[in-house]
Formats: sequence, C-alpha cells, structure tokens
Amino acid sequence: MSKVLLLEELSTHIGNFYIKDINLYLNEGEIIAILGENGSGKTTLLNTIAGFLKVLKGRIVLNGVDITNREPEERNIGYIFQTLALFPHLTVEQNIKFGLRFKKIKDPSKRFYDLVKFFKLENLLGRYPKELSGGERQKVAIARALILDPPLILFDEPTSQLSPTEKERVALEIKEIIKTFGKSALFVTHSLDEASIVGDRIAVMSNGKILQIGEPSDIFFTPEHEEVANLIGVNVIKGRVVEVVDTVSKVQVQDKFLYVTGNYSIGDEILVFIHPQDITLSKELLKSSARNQFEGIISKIVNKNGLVTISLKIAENVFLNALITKRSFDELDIKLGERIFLTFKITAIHSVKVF
Ligand SMILES: Nc1ncnc2c1ncn2[C@@H]1O[C@H](COP(=O)(O)OP(=O)(O)OP(=O)(O)O)[C@@H](O)[C@H]1O
Repeated sequence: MSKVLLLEELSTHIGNFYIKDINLYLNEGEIIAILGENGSGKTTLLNTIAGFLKVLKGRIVLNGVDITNREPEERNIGYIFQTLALFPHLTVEQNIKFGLRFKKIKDPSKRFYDLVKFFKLENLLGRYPKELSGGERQKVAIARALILDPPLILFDEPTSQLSPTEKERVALEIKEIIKTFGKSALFVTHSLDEASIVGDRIAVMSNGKILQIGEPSDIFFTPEHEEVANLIGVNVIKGRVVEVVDTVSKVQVQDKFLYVTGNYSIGDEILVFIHPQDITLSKELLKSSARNQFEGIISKIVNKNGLVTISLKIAENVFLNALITKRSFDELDIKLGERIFLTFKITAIHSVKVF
C-alpha cells in the first residue's frame, strides 16, 4: 500500500512546548484519528505538517516527496481549521474558489460544480458565511479544501462546536466524504467515541508525543501506557511481580495480590489494565474460578445513560472503576462507604512491563 504521508522523527516547538520524535505513516485512503487531551499537541502537529511551524528535526514526506522545508501553499495539503476560517467578506462561491488563485488544477469549473452538487450548495452560492448554519459552513470549508484536490486533508476538531448528537452524524459524514473522494486524512479529536468512528487507526498523543498507534480495538483492548488507559476509561494499576508459575504471575499491589498471564520475571514492574465492565460486584465472596477477588470500599457512584460507574478503593490510593447496568446496581442495593467484593478473570486482564 502506498504511503501518502510519512513523518520521521519529527520534532518542533511552539513557545516552550515541544513535539518530540513523531514517527507515523498514513496509507493511501486511510484516516488516522489523533486522540489526546487538551494541550497534548494535536493542533501543533497539524500546523507543523501544514507548514505553519518550522521543523527542528526530522522529515515530512508527502507522496514520496520531502516537503519539510516547503512553504504552506506549496504543500498541497487541505486543512479544515477548528474555526473553519471561512473568509467573512467572500460569498460561498468565492470562498470555495479562493485557492484556485494560487494553484492551477485541471478543469476547475467542472470540479467546482461537482462539489457544489455533492454538498448540495446550489442555493447558497451567493450567501456570506454569517448567513449559513454551522453544518453549511462546514461543507463550504471542506469543499474549499477539496477543490484543490489535495491527497491529504487535516481536520482539527471539526465537530467541536456541534451538539453531541450532531457530532456523531457529522463525523460519519466526514469519513464518508474522505472515502468517496479517495483522500487520506488526519482527524484531530479529544473524544474516544469520535476517534473510533472516524479512524481506521487511532494515534494517541500526550505531552507532544505519540504514545500508541493502532486500530481502535487495539487501543481499546490493549492499551500500552497509563495515559492511554486514562484517556479511554480503562483501570490501570501498577504492581511488582513476586512469583511466577508457568505463564501466570503473582503481582503485588501494596498489601494485595493479583494474578496475570504473560512472560514476566520476578521483580518486573508491570501495568495491569482492567476494563470497568469486566469487573463483577457481589456482596458475598464468589466461589469463582476467577483468581482475582478483592474487597473494596465504594467511594463514588456516577449514573450515566442507564449505566452506573462505581469507584472502589481496594488499597491506599488504589481505585478501580466498575461499570454495571442501573438494573444490576438497584438489585445489588449498595451505598457509598459500603464494602463490596469485586472479581475479574485473569483472561480479562491486559498487562505490560514498565521499562
Ligand atoms: N502560540 C503559542 N505560543 C506558546 N505556546 C502555545 C501556543 N499555541 C499553543 N501553545 C501551547 O502548546 C501546547 C499544545 O497546544 P495544542 O494547541 O497543540 O494542543 P491540542 O492538543 O491541540 O489542544 P486542544 O485539544 O485544547 O486544542 C499547549 O500547552 C499550548 O498552551
């Protein structure tokens, strides 16, 4: 598969914030969602690829050509800004055609009318941005990028100003547009839901670094870093291997022990990841083959969408979240401050060694 974009050891800075040694490839036709908390460097990374920031080290290669030191207008990269950045004094038609002043493309009129038809903008061509709805403005911004036929489009949180129900619909629409027009894209978001909907792969960013890249299910089921687990709502606890029998390791977490599978040695420090929905709660100790059972004190209860997240303190400063349905919660009849047993299977745990 040919690679549209290649980032090699890419490093840059804005003020005293640094992007460090980013390595990433984007296949033709692929969308990578860049997921990270506020301030993790997502926009800075897009700005560097677009050419608005100088590169300190490393290379940016677009379709086999090194564009690291090219001016932004010489890169042929589409950029949909968070604010959309339409020109307020230009009509929809003038906005869409704006880039044609700087770049020659084949048959611009046909391209313009094909895009107008695709985005159903026929009746809006004479309007100004302030006379459009948010969704219409977004279509104009995407059409303005697409008219120049860039192989790569960068989206910076394009749904951030929409309502939660609109977000999902628009994210799906953007995915469809990218695939229909045969483009490749980087799509910045801080929502895991959105990243999983749009991204063929997800790159998780934290503090100027890409921590992990993988298909959405890889990120979700096999996180490799504490920050990734925190971002996707997976429990993570740190412990030390104190005993190994075949592939089962006994891990000490303060005065508690749990069992994980994996190739570990005594003394290894490991991170243990447990999905909240894999934890079973019970008032009695279960006679279960699952080897991980703890007693916990209920420290927080949060209701959301018919599901209840229950935070349980299992040791000093060690908390695990369990996720159960509201119905199960009512049946359990539990309250803040009470003690409860939590159980999870060895097979439900993912773990990695800390280096
Ligand atoms: N012009 C600037 N001068 C100095 N520091 C800046 C500038 N722009 C951004 N930063 C800093 O760089 C860091 C990364 O910002 P960036 O906008 O890339 O994050 P982000 O992941 O896109 O965040 P968000 O999700 O909030 O948009 C932040 O700490 C920010 O304060």
